Amino acid sequence: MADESGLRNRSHSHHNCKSYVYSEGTASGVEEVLLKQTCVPPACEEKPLAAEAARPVQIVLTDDEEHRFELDEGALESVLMQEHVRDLDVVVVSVAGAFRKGKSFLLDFMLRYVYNQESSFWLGKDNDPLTGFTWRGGCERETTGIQVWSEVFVVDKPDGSKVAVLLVDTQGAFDSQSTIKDCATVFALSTMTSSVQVSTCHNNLLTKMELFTEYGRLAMEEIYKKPFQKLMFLIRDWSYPYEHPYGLEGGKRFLEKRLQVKQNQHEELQNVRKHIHSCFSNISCFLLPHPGLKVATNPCFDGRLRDIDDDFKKELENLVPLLLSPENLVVKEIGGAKVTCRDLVQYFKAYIKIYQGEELPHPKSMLQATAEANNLAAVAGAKDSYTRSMEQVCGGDKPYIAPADLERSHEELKQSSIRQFRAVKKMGGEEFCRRYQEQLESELDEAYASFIKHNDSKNIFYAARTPATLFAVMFAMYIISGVTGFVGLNTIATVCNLVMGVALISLCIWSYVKYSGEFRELGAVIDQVAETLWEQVLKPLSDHYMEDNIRQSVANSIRASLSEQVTQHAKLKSN
Ligand SMILES: Nc1nc2c(ncn2[C@@H]2O[C@H](COP(=O)(O)OP(=O)(O)OP(=O)(O)O)[C@@H](O)[C@H]2O)c(=O)[nH]1
Ligand SMILES: [Mg+2]
Repeated sequence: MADESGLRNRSHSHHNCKSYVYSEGTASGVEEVLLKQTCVPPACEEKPLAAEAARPVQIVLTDDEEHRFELDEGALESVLMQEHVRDLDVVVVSVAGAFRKGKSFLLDFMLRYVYNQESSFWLGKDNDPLTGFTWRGGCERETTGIQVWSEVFVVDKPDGSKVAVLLVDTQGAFDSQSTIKDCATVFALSTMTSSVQVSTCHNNLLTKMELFTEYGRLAMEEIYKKPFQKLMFLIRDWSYPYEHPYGLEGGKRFLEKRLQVKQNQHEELQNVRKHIHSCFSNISCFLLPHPGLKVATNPCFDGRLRDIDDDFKKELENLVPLLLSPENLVVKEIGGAKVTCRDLVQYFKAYIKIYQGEELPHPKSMLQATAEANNLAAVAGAKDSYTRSMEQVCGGDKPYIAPADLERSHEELKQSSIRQFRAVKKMGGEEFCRRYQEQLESELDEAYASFIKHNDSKNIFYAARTPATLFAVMFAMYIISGVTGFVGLNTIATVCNLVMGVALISLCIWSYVKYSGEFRELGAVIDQVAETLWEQVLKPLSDHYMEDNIRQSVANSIRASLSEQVTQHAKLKSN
């Protein structure tokens, strides 16, 4: 599939070839053929297997007319809830910034690094086209909404822990179709959900940042920990290496200058400068040279290294490990607690909600949403451990268990699940947290109810209730119709026969449904009627009969003892 996306990239280049001046006047027919040939690269055989199946997955969709964003929960879960990663702490590396600035292009080099990390030539071969997240030349935007790479990479950190690495590509800002709010929304979503945010920009570093510094300030009041982790400003096409050299060192000096607070600056920007350091644990800046004219202007350029300037490649080799080498990976933290892939799903859901309104949300509501997602994630985690343990007790492949034992397991596991929930560090305060604890409890009870049902269905006597009821009805009707027919009450006898017929037909249908699995609704109706009959008529009747029996036997014994006393009394008297 990576090949497929590769093809897509290539086809873009084709498209460019045709629409560009080359094909019209300047290039002759032969040249055009040649150009085309160079556009179609030889198939790359040495791709790692994993790369074959992986592809970009759209998780946030945009609607250009209505300027709305929507989360594709299914797609997000298909990536983050994969069995081998969902409980790992997640590192989210996201690239955001102005459109057409090579964000997807950069991410594709990151992919190369992750896939070929062991090799010292991870940058690839000179003639391999660059594939992965779709990128292309031209002036129209390419990436919309938010995309993630379908493969979540499991990396061993030097300290022995395993983390999951998610790569995120975002829609560029300032394109012609989207509003300022659209751009800010994508940027905000990316900032809130990532642990490593690469912000590609030219010179105006600090636009859009005030939203986060204010959020950060509010969050700090509550948790005393920096709300965001790593922010890297990536300055493209840096053309003043004589002032500040390329790379991290030059970037650092450039950034220091930019973040100086001066009296004549606008107050908002002053605030951003003052607070930005307290929001991110690590802020850096990297100056990247221009990749060369072939990259920028040749419509047939498909990402081959041989077309890229050496300076650029050299800096790229420094840049990517700064973000992705195992020792530099930064796990996503929210409210001071590490976030797993499973939690991240909850955060996405919570954040997308607040960004769906007409206006950009206030930092306060961002904080509120974070606290909410924080608690929801804890609920989801706790509930998951409950369900998993209950599956061990009474899952699909386990035999029927006595209801009392099931209840005991439920009580135990419920308590440990609540303990787990309470142990997670959460934002929003005690009162807020209690609300979610209640939600957890009711969700656990709901799950328990369905476990009971499941367990009951394994009991063959329970399953026999419907046919037993129907048989009982038929038997009763048979007797009544016999008796009433005998005494001459023919109408009643006919009605009883009719009911008996209906019960018989129901029994046949029920058996067929159970056997074939078709018309299950009909089967459910019959079960329902039988259940009602059982609960309302047969059970009370039998209880009543039992009670009657008991009462009678008690009365009998009393009567017996009385009569004994009377006879003894009479005997005594006669003596
Ligand atoms: N000038 C310049 N161009 C670059 C750089 N890196 C990549 N490009 C080129 O920029 C063009 C756009 O690349 P993309 O990766 O599609 O850009 P993007 O930022 O993802 O664009 P959108 O998805 O539309 O926001 C491609 O033709 C790249 O070759 C760079 O550092 N400087
Ligand atoms: Mg892009």
